Amino acid sequence: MRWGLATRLGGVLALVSLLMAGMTGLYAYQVARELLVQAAKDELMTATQVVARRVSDIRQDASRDLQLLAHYPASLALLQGPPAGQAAQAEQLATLFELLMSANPAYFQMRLISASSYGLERVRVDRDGDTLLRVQGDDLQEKRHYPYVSDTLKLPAGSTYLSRIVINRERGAHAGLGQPTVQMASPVTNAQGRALGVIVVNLDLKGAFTRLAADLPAEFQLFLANQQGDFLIHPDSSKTFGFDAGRRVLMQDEFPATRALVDDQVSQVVLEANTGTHASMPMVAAFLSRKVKIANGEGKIILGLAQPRSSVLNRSHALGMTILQIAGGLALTGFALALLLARWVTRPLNIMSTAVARFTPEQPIAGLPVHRQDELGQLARSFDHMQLQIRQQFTELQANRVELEHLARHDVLTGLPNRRLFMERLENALQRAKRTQSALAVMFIDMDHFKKINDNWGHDAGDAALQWVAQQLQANTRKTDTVARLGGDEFVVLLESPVQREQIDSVAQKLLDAMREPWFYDGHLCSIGLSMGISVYPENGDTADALLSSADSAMYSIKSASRNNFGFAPEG
Ligand SMILES: Nc1nc2c(ncn2[C@@H]2O[C@H](COP(=O)(O)OP(=O)(O)OP(=O)(O)O)[C@@H](O)[C@H]2O)c(=O)[nH]1
Repeated sequence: MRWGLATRLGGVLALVSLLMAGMTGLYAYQVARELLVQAAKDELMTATQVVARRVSDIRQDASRDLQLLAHYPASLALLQGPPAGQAAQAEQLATLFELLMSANPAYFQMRLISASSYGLERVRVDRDGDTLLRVQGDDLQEKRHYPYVSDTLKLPAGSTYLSRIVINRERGAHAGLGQPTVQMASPVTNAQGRALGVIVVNLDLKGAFTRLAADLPAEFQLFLANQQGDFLIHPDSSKTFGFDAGRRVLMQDEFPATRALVDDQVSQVVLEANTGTHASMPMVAAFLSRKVKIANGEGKIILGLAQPRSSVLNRSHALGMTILQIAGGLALTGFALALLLARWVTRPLNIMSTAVARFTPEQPIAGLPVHRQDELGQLARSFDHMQLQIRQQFTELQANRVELEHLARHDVLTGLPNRRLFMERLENALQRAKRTQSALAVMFIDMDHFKKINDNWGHDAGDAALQWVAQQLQANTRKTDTVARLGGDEFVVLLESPVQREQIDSVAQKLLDAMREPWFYDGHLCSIGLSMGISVYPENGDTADALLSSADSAMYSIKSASRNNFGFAPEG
């Protein structure tokens, strides 16, 4: 297979464009993926901040409700007097509890607990499944020993107690039993500022976070940890409240980057988890810590949202396909452009190549792009110039060849055919004569006393005499006859188809007569005589050499006998 310049150039350019488009596409794809992951981290952090704000809102709402209830007249009335005869106030407060719990699904339980009677629950409403349950009579329990009661009673009016996040293990807690919860409480004080009891709200932590998570995209996972990093909420519930079961399941073990949060070095962190349990499914996550005032000091919760990296990068697949299509399109465009460019470059080259291949001196190269102003135009002009020179030289060579050919067959001095051409013509004439059974005659002519002319008037006079004799011989023979100079002062005449010997005589005589015409050289009259020997085919031989030799012999016979005369070779 022959790879043309266009194919190779097109191939190289297409490869380069494919490589460049591919590399650009790959780079864009990788950058896009990194941007997507970064955007996901930012989005997760924003969502985590929103969740943290909503958690804070829930706490503040509960705090407001507690203040409202602590100042509700029925609350104080219930705590000041004996239980008997307070059914109406209890009913009022319970109804209020129920209204608030209906409005706020995060409330597990609401209670009014007396400071006296070992912290006896005076009014209590529990959430039990989908219903609200009023707990009364003997089911009311003494709670004085719980910190949310004892500690709250020590607080000034208007304060709110916030417990640590714990698993609710209080007996008969209905829906809240065994669930992570936070107790919030406010003291109910009399006019003297003495706390007579507390209003307590148990917050359903898991439910609250489940509702918060419901507003987030499905692939988001929610994490909550305490200030030590113990998981309180985790998609895998077996990892929560490990300390409650005598083991620690720590956030910083699963997400090492969150150690900085536990150690209070930073307040928020975004991370990628791809080791340990996340080795098979790497995650992108955002965590933040929030300080909260809790009983006995300050605490901290750590909130986090995570999503699988694959779900983030899913979006990049479509982008990848688009980039692939763009890269493919660019590569194809590059290929097409490369082919066009290659054709644009090689077309004039092909035109020139074809034109040059067809070049002959007779047919000049046409269609060369000589008007182009680029390198190809320069090349075309060089070709054009070259062909001009070649044609000139060829014409000269041709002329030289014609001249050489003429010289090879003609006598330079007289312009007559030389011995070589004469012999060729004699051979041809013989063949024709043999075919047509016709006759021919060869006249061998030698000038008489030619040497004297040279000797008397010089070599130029001899040359002029030779030329004059040649003219006279030609002038007195037919065009079809051949007059040649064999050399020196020897001439031959070939007479084709002489019908009879008389006709040959007549020509011979005519030639002798022609020599009698006066010829002057340098003002001197010179007389020239000829001795002629004549051979005839077929009588004197059937070859050129034989006929010439016979004629030569006949000429010598004449020369020795008489000169300025002619005679026929004897028939042999
Ligand atoms: N000027 C001139 N002389 C030539 C040329 N070729 C031969 N010759 C001379 O021609 C002469 C030929 O002499 P010959 O034919 O032997 O003698 P001739 O004087 O003709 O005597 P005969 O033939 O016996 O009559 C010589 O002197 C040659 O030098 C030529 O081309 N030019």
